[in-house]
Amino acid sequence: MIIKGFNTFRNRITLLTGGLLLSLSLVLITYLYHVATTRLSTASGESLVNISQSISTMLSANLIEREREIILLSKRSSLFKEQDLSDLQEAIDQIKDSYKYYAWIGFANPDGVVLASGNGLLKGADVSQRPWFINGQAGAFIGDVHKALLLERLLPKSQTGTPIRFIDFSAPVMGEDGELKGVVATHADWLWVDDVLSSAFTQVSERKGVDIFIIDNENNVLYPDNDLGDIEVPSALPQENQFQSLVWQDGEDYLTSLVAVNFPESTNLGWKVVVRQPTAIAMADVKEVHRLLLVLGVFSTLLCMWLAYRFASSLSRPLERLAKTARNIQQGNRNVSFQDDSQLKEVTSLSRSLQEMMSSLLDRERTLLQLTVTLEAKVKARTAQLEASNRSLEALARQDPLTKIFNRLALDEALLKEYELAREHNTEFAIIMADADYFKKVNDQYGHTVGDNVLKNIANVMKDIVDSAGMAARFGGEEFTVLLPNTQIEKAQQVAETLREKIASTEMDTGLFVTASFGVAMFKMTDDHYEQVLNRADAALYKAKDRGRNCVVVSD
Ligand SMILES: Nc1nc2c(ncn2[C@@H]2O[C@H](COP(=O)(O)OP(=O)(O)OP(=O)(O)O)[C@@H](O)[C@H]2O)c(=O)[nH]1
Repeated sequence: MIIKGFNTFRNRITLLTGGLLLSLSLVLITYLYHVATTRLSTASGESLVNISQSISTMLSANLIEREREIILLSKRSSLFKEQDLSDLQEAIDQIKDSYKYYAWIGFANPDGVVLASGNGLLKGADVSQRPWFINGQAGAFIGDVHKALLLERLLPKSQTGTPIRFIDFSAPVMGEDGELKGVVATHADWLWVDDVLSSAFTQVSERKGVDIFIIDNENNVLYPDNDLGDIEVPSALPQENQFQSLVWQDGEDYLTSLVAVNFPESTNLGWKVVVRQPTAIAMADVKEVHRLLLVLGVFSTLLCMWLAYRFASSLSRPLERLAKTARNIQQGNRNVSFQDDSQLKEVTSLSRSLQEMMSSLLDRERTLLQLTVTLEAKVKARTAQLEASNRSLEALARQDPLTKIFNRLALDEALLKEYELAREHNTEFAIIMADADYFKKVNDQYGHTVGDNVLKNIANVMKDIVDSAGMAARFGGEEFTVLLPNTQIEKAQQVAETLREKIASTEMDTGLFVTASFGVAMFKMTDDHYEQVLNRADAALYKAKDRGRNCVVVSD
């Protein structure tokens, strides 16, 4: 089934070209969507990796620096004499003053007894069981983060109230003879990590929702302090220098990166810097690009359809113009022509063909019109001729050929009409029957031609006398009839007398006079047929003959 409105050239071209353009733009937009999504996601993840790497680098540099300081102190300590520890004490004080996060610096002899320390803290204390002393005898050592034990009571409380934690750096002090003279150590306050990270935080402060964690080799959170013990990192963390989207303890999805901290060669504590950012924020740029692509998609759709419509219109408009012209011509408008201004060769050709066809058809139409007019005129003239012929034929059919007055047929028709009129409207009419007297003798004596002339003259007399008062007709042979409508008996008798006198006094042929006898009868309402009136008039005529002729007898 064809959808209504789809079966136009313009709409089909629009849908076809629009569909093609739209498909192309959708493919392009889908490609851009995937490329943008991949690249922006990668960029967000790599940005987190970069932050992790920069923090890792700073931490690593700081650890190396602290280790270098303790090694330098150990070398310098080898010069002191056990009897005089003033040089060592001076060196310890200098180092402690050089770095504010050194909570404690001290020197313990091979027995683990503290001989010298900053501010004299723990002087004389036995540290032989502390990991930094045990490990520090063999070489440079970095001890993992731990709570303060002996120093907890000796140092001022932290402002945040969290327990003081240290990271230990220690190194052996060797004499010139290669014998162990003791171990030097520093306890750096873990707060130094805040200092290390502050610069990194400054850089990432614009990145909303970014959290930084430092975890040990068992994935315990070392930093931040405030969240110690509260936050756990996901068990499946990204690979080294990688990022991935992970669901954390709070059920939120975070883009998470992981970078290992480079430790000095002496000790690798296996720390890692983990940076996370809520995926919703990290992917905000991606969403923005998606929104832009959506707008671009809508815009390109509208543009494609508009371009397609313009293209389809440019194709269909010339055809629609031709169709409109054809409709105009069909409706009778002859003052139009098929325009020939299209740039399409096929349309131009069609337009010319239609124009030529129209000219040819109009020529034929004009010819046909002229023929029709001529034919109509001929038919009209012929019809008029026929009507005239019919009229004269009708007249001839009702005319007596000899006397040229009405014949029996005309008399019968007139009588019938008058009879019906009289019956319907109670009117009167009279009939006069006339018959030439001794007419056989005329024929016999003068010949038929004279006889005919006599009959013609009698007819003329009757026609002249009756005139408009009625109708004179030849009844047959030498017998005549007069019909007098609306005439009373007296008047009818008077007309009969006038006729008798005029006939008798008229010279019918040279020296020839004839007479005629008359019978007069009136219509009666009791008559069933007009012939009854004729019969009565005829009967009266016979009476006139019997009475000697040349007289008028009126019927009862
Ligand atoms: N010349 C001529 N004669 C006719 C015509 N029609 C009839 N006749 C003649 O009219 C005559 C009529 O004669 P009849 O019927 O005997 O009557 P009549 O001689 O007139 O005698 P009455 O009527 O008794 O007076 C006949 O001789 C007919 O031949 C006609 O058209 N022309």
